[in-house]
Amino acid sequence: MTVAPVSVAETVVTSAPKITARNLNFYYNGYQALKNINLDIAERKVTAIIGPSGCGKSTLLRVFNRIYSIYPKLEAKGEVMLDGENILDPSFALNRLRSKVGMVFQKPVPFPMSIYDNIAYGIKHYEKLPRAEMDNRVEQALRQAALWDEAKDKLKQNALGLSGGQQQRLCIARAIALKPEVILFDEPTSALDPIATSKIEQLVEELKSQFTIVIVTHNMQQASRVSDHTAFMYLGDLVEFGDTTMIFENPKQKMTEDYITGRYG
Ligand SMILES: Nc1ncnc2c1ncn2[C@@H]1O[C@H](COP(=O)(O)OP(=O)(O)OP(=O)(O)O)[C@@H](O)[C@H]1O
Repeated sequence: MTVAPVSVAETVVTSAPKITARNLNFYYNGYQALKNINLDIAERKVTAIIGPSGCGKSTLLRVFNRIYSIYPKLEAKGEVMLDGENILDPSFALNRLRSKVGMVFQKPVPFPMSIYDNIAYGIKHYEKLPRAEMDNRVEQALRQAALWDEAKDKLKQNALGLSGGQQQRLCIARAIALKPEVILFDEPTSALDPIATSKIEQLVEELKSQFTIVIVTHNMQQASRVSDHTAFMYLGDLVEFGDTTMIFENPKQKMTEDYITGRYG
């Protein structure tokens, strides 16, 4: 099936975008997983990426912090501008990119160390802070991730003792502690129960006042609840992109409508 790619003119971002993908193509050892993607990610908004399994959602998300770059046969072509700089350019140092663009994965993966050290570890990689300041940063990050009240009396305990939902909030705290500008969430609630999921969704809502957020999700209700803009992908193409309300209530493409109404995918 051929899909007419979405034109940039159709996109909805009116203020200066935080991230701009232009003519972005991605290849896994020659297999093209992203096809000429043009997309603007608005600053301090939540953008959801939806679409059936294998359509390229995670690949797109991962390009935004160049996770692929450790594998020699993976290649991105085109441009991904972050505040006007092309992050695909090898001269954009990975360390710098990762400090600006944090990532939260599907499965919470705390380091096998204390709750406190899980957060301090990342900070130490970038900054040398006196103890009191470090304590402060750890507390701030845990508060922002809505975990402080549950964790404050057991900061020295192993993070693996936390529940799944708490572990995911710890991973969010770990990302926040580095003071990124963008946070990427790759199906952050797919391993969580409904209560833990709703806490993460509430958190995403709160975090967007400070961070630009991109979230990949299979959960249509979640996309419609948490995002301002939604991108629908199919087989590596960006089929439709727009305000979340428009995508869910009045999509322009039949394929988008079929997907969100559960007719396929
Ligand atoms: N490491 C890899 N090597 C080769 N092909 C890959 C690799 N990772 C993904 N792909 C292929 O690239 C395409 C896009 O995969 P991707 O994981 O981005 O899709 P997705 O929409 O996130 O899927 P899902 O919803 O199932 O997680 C798929 O055809 C997949 O098989």
